[in-house]
Amino acid sequence: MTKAIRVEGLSKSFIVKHKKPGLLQSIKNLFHPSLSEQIAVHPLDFQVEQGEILAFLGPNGAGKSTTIKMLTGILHPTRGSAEVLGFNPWLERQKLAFHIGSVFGQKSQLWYHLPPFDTFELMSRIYELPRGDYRKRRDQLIERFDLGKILDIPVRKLSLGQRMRCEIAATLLHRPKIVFLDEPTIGLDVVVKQKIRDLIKEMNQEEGTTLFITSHDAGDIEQLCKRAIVINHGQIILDDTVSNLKRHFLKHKTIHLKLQEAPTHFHLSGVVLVKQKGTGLRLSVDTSQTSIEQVLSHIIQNHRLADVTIEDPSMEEIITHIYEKREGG
Ligand SMILES: Nc1ncnc2c1ncn2[C@@H]1O[C@H](COP(=O)(O)OP(=O)(O)OP(=O)(O)O)[C@@H](O)[C@H]1O
Repeated sequence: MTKAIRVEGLSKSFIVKHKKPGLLQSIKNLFHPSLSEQIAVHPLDFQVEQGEILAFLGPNGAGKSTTIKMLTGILHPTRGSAEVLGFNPWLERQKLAFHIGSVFGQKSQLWYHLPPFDTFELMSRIYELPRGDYRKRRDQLIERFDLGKILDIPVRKLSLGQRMRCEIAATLLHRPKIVFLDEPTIGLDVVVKQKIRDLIKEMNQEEGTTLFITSHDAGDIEQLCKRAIVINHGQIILDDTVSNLKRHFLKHKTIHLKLQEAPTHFHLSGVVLVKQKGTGLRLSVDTSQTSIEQVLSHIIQNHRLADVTIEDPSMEEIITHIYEKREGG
């Protein structure tokens, strides 16, 4: 079976112009520009199976977008090769476009002043979909994504969650075999996030769509993906199953508590009291020892709770732990 994505030695450098401040420097720069090479992506090697859901992770500036741009044919690499569904993305970009889709949480592909219905019509023309097939697919997606009541409202008037449902539906109109999702749940509240994750999961299970997901949200990764590639400074530092990632690097969660009275002491195994200021407490929980549920029920039984928030480790913390574990063998 052909791989969905095959990447060998793929790298990208940018030539960056530097300019010192001042008019004289601007004129000098015009004739003798000061240039340097910036390596955004070092040679990468990886493969993605058809139907796989891959988390492609890394902190800001790690090289995720640059890699996606090369895989979708927007950027030519400096070196190396890639095959996406058997196509060379940058040499066969147009052909590839008929088989892939992309969703950017921070950038809409819907026409801002038009209702989603009109964008769907335009997309059907762009992808040259036969009218009968298009109508059938459109109606199926309208039902699945529950878009009936928002189809004729201009996109600018939709909530972020409504817009994301339309974005994903629009991407699926031409039945892409691979979908690149860049921060699909960014800015959404907990309930809408869950809805979007469920829809993404269904898209994979029912249509076998290969998904390439970047996200800073550990919940997206835990709930959606089986495998994760972590990159930092343009290099792969981890390629492993999400269950291993969870076991080794996502096991610490932070709980912020506001109690009604300041506690005199706090003790629970697997939980470290990181900071206490009056009635406010910050706890670090090792979820391999104690579940969040156990911690919360202990708190409710022994204290009067005013407020609680639970935080996943940041991408930066995960990266630090990966390096620490590597150095420790
Ligand atoms: N057009 C460009 N010209 C010069 N440098 C660039 C260009 N695009 C990206 N870079 C640099 O390449 C590196 C990788 O950037 P990239 O946008 O791929 O990171 P990212 O992992 O997607 O980050 P983020 O999570 O912030 O989107 C960064 O140092 C960035 O400054």
